Amino acid sequence: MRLELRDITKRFGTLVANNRISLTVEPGEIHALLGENGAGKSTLMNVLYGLYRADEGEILLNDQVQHFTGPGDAIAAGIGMVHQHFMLIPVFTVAENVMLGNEATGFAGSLDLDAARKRVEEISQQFGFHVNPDSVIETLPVGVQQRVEIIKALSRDAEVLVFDEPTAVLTPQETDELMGTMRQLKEAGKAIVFITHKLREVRAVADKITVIRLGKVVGEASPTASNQELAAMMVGRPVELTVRKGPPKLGEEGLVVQDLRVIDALGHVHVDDLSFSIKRGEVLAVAGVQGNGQTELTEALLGLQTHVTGSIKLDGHELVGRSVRKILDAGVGFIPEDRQEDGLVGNMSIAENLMLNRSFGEPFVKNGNLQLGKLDEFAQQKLKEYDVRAPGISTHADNLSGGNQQKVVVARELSRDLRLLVAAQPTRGVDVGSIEFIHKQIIATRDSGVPVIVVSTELDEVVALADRIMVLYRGRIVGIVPPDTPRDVLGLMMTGERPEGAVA
Ligand SMILES: Nc1ncnc2c1ncn2[C@@H]1O[C@H](COP(=O)(O)OP(=O)(O)OP(=O)(O)O)[C@@H](O)[C@H]1O
Repeated sequence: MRLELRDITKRFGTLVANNRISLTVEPGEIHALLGENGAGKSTLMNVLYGLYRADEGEILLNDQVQHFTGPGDAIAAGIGMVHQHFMLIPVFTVAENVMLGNEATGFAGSLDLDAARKRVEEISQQFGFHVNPDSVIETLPVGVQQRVEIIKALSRDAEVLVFDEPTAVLTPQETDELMGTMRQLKEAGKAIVFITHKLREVRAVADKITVIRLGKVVGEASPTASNQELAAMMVGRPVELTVRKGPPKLGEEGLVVQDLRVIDALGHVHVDDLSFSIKRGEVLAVAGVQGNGQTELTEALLGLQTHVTGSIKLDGHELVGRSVRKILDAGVGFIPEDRQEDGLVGNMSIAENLMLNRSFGEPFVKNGNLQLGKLDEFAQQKLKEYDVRAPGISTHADNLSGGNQQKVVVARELSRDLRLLVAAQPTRGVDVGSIEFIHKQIIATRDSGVPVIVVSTELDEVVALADRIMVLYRGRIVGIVPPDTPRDVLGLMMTGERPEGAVA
């Protein structure tokens, strides 16, 4: 099916999120949509999916104008969305999820579990997905859960498939598999829209690239364009894609972790006897496939885990057993993995969000009174410095694009007086221009003499920022190695193998 978006305009108040955007995707084509944070990509896809009504413009499928009043209409017309945050019910099986997904539109025999099971098997076989219809979603790795999302869309006969930053939560191997799946779907004649910030992926699979900036199409690029060219087109200026950093000026040991163990309420061990230290002025980057204890480690550092034994000393002071409030007050900056859950309060303004995590609102609260002028001035400055694209400082965090939300969290944490920075996936969903900026800020924090721990599933990021790399596997340290360790060795370590010479 051929998709055409014609002169789509969508406004939020005075903000023009989409300004006469036109785009055509042919069957059997992967069309990448590139754009910096807040460029308007998700808004455009929400219009296509019937979640937003365009103020102007038309959606055409095989040259027929469509009038969607909600996602149900879009799905019935053959549009499928593969969301970044999966819309699956974790305790249900694959077939049950597929059956529920079809409840609204109904393929023959909807609410018929056997039919759903058969459909999963058919699709799974056609595309070599290896998905068992009776597996319970929460027991499946993230990459397989995503395949279930794709199966769900295909079971509703989707001919146009939209992938909105689909690799953000995937491991490098899962990402490669997804690229393969996208090529197969293309061979099967599907029209595919692919939204991502990762230039390597665009160049690997896209047939066509459209770049949007500030709500407008700024041009088309060829998949043979270099990363540099694509990056410059996205953000409208040359971008440094490599992190520049001098050798670390190491001070005393700032963070010393000894025999750290974190278990959950069910007794599962997530962090198993970890011992390591980070000097002042040093970045220790933690590499590993998601789910190998990284989340629990960062949460333990912040006092967010309950069953913790061992010791975490910051400048000689014990943090284990202290409250989150006390740990923040001790100067621990935290960029959490899930910004929506742990980083921001959605229905609070940017300015209010920038004030969080400070002891008694310092320095914006004096004698119990909020100094609004001071806060506003600070917020304006951060908005500008971090290039947060928003109508203003009173915009609610919920109404920011994903990348801009991340910038607000980073701006807040790095502007506090820090003695340790814990950064988990600091640039997830952030565009190349802002990655450059955030990386510079993290290095500046290190160079100011703060110990930094960065957790990232992006090997490129780990290698770029690290003074040392610590690889975790099943909650244990596989090794601590220098940043020039070859990628394939790091990849192997991420599966639990220890190369010769690695410090355990
Ligand atoms: N519901 C909303 N209300 C008000 N403004 C919104 C709303 N949704 C999006 N915006 C604004 O519209 C603009 C486009 O946002 P959109 O989410 O489409 O960007 P994006 O290109 O998908 O960015 P990212 O790469 O960061 O996800 C942004 O300035 C955003 O703040």
